[in-house]
Amino acid sequence: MAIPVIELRDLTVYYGQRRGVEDLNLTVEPGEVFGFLGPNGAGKTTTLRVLLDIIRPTRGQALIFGRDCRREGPQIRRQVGYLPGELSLPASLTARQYLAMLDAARGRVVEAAYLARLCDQLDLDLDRPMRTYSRGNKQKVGLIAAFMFRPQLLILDEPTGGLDPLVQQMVLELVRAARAEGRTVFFSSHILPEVQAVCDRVGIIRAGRLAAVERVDALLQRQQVHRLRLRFAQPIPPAAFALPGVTELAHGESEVTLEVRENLAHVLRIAGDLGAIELETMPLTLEEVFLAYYGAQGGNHAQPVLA
Ligand SMILES: Nc1ncnc2c1ncn2[C@@H]1O[C@H](COP(=O)(O)OP(=O)(O)OP(=O)(O)O)[C@@H](O)[C@H]1O
Repeated sequence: MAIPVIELRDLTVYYGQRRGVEDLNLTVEPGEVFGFLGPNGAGKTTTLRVLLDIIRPTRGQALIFGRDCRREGPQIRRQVGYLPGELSLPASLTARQYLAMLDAARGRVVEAAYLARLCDQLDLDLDRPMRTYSRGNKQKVGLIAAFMFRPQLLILDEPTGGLDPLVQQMVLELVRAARAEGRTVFFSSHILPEVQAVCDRVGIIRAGRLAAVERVDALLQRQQVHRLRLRFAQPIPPAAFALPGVTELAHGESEVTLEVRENLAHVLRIAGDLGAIELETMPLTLEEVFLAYYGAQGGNHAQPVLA
């Protein structure tokens, strides 16, 4: 088996008494796009910083390409494109000067044509001092700095934060393109739809612990809630679908929208008996599927995972 691109082994970080992350175990395989999801304060940035050897584990270990991040930080960082959550850019330089400086530090490996394409895709003018940039433009510089070396691994901390929806889509395109070239992408986000759009797998972190790791397609298939809209040729009785596990979301004279957690066969039988003339199933988003599944597990998962 190929060496995992990322491996976390019982990774634990404490900031003094404060919990950063606890006992994270996770493997990311080559070529995967892995979404690291969780609400604010869950521990995403902490994990990413350990991977980049910006902070050190209290206990446990993080490995990239099979190498310990703590022992081989500088060598590993040369093969990783990193977009930090909080960028600090030299205000007096233009983006072009800044990117050239980063390139020089790595021995001038950036292809001019690729760099030009990235700037074009993200619609960024490189020739202004960065102090004049909006937050979104600064984020674009960070993204270009992460992608321009075409690294084998991209670690992106909330890459679409601060960007308008059109540019957010561009970023997701960049992630897809990286995957198409066989690169691995590990990105943190608290936005489920964007994870749903580009990720192969998703890890959910909550209060410093990994609550779940799932394939996105499997999670969507393991849908336990169905949303149905039924239309009838004639008016239907008000409580026709009053069954355990069935919630009426809307009830018109001859139309009803239901959320069905149990008794699906029973619902369909009633619909048949009442002479349904149309059945529409309405897809749930990953967020709804996720919350329906983990919300029903009780204990640790009883609360919605994403605030
Ligand atoms: N430098 C620090 N000193 C003390 N506590 C910290 C520090 N950095 C993070 N923490 C704490 O560690 C926990 C995890 O924070 P972290 O920033 O990793 O979460 P996050 O999931 O990235 O959240 P966000 O989406 O807000 O960036 C939080 O309780 C936070 O307060």
